[in-house]
Amino acid sequence: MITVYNTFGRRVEEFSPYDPNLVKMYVCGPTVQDEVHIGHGRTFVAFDAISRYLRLSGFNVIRVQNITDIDDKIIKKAQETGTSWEEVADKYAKSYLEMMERLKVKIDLHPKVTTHISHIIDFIQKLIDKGHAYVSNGSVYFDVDTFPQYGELSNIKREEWNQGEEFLKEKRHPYDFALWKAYKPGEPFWESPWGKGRPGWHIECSTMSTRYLGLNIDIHGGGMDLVFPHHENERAQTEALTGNRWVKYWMHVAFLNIRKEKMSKSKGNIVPLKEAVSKYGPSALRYWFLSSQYRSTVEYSEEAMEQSSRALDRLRDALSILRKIIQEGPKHFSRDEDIQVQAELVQRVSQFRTALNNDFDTASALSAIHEVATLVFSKLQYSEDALGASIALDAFRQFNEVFGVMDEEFAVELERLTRVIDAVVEIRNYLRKNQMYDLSDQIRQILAQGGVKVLDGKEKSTWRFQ
Ligand SMILES: Nc1ncnc2c1ncn2[C@@H]1O[C@H](COP(=O)(O)OP(=O)(O)OP(=O)(O)O)[C@@H](O)[C@H]1O
Ligand SMILES: [Zn+2]
Repeated sequence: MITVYNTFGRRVEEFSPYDPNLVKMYVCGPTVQDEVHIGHGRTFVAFDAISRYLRLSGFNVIRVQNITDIDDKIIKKAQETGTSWEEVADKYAKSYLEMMERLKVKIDLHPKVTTHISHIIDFIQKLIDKGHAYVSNGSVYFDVDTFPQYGELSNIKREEWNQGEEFLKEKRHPYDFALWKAYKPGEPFWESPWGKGRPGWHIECSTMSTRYLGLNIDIHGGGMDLVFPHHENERAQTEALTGNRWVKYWMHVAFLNIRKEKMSKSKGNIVPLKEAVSKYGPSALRYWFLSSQYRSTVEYSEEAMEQSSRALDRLRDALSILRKIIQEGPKHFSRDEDIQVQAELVQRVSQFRTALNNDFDTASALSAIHEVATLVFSKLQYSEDALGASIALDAFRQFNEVFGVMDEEFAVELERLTRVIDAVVEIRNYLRKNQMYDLSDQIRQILAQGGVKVLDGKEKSTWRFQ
């Protein structure tokens, strides 16, 4: 059973998606006014590991993550640098996508705000029609008092929050927030039923997530800073419109700090992902991100990064010992001491899974894998027990499925394995051609036991992993 800490209600719950086979995930993506930094990297990689673990546990996962390509910060950056807002957004969106690719973060869809304006307008209009929003001076505001559940997610009372002094006169209550912002000279705009303007920030996520993932999503996530006001407002907009519960699990990643402060573009204390990836490599960086549980704050330092690189090397060394043992094949039957090590290894694998089942605790999962490595160095290396080595190798394979830090190592192994299976299937083709069906059947059965399915064609046979 997988358990998840739900920000909504602030408790650990059993994970059970709306559809038992499919997990729908929406993560708030970056505002592209500057280079993405390792703080973003931490949040996006954390959700990547969560998706990977859910896949390993048998779920299908689809992840949507928006790109905020129009916003006050982007307009400001364009004004400061004498370029257009489109150029600013385009440049940093490209760089962000490149980084997600380098970091092997799998995101199925990356919708941008500016290509969804008409859907956003539609969403706002429906809120107005239902009496949850009002037009004032060319802007549209959400009427917070029409959604009594407001504040339930963040535990913040509406009276404590004034969302923007600037527009106080236009709003019915200080805590109402903008869905549509009236045009100001020099700013980009789109036509709307309320005049020229542009969307507010929160409405984009409600619109794009419902458009692509439907009216219910299982996981909605982002950094801790998004709980209020962003997610509180998103929830109000969406549930006011649909009248139903929207998100099942609200998940928030703690900050990546630098010198004890949140790393942030606006604070000017960022380490760009680009720089970190080229300095340490994507694997060491992912390793470091995942070496803490996603809900604990992490402090960036070069030493911590170097330590992560060394720890990853330790796992690589263990893997290469395992490969050698397996390649050389079984040398002897399992002895008592081998059986004991095998049992210990199996226990570590189960600790690894238990840790991840427990609110995706990658830190404890990592400890379990290092204990596997310790057994490789202290026992398997000398005993050369091929069965023990296979159990350990499987532990590393599961580890890599979630952490994604040893793809290169496993790619080499897969290539070798593929060549061997190709050769066996080729020999079987020869046997079938010569009507030696007993033998060819036997080979098919043996391959099936090893997880390889042979597909017999008229002329020749092919194969695939089961
Ligand atoms: N230092 C950080 N640690 C963890 N997550 C972060 C950090 N900074 C931003 N995020 C997360 O990255 C996602 C994209 O954020 P966005 O670009 O809107 O960030 P932001 O908070 O405005 O960034 P910045 O403060 O750098 O301008 C959000 O989910 C946000 O919570
Ligand atoms: Zn959002």
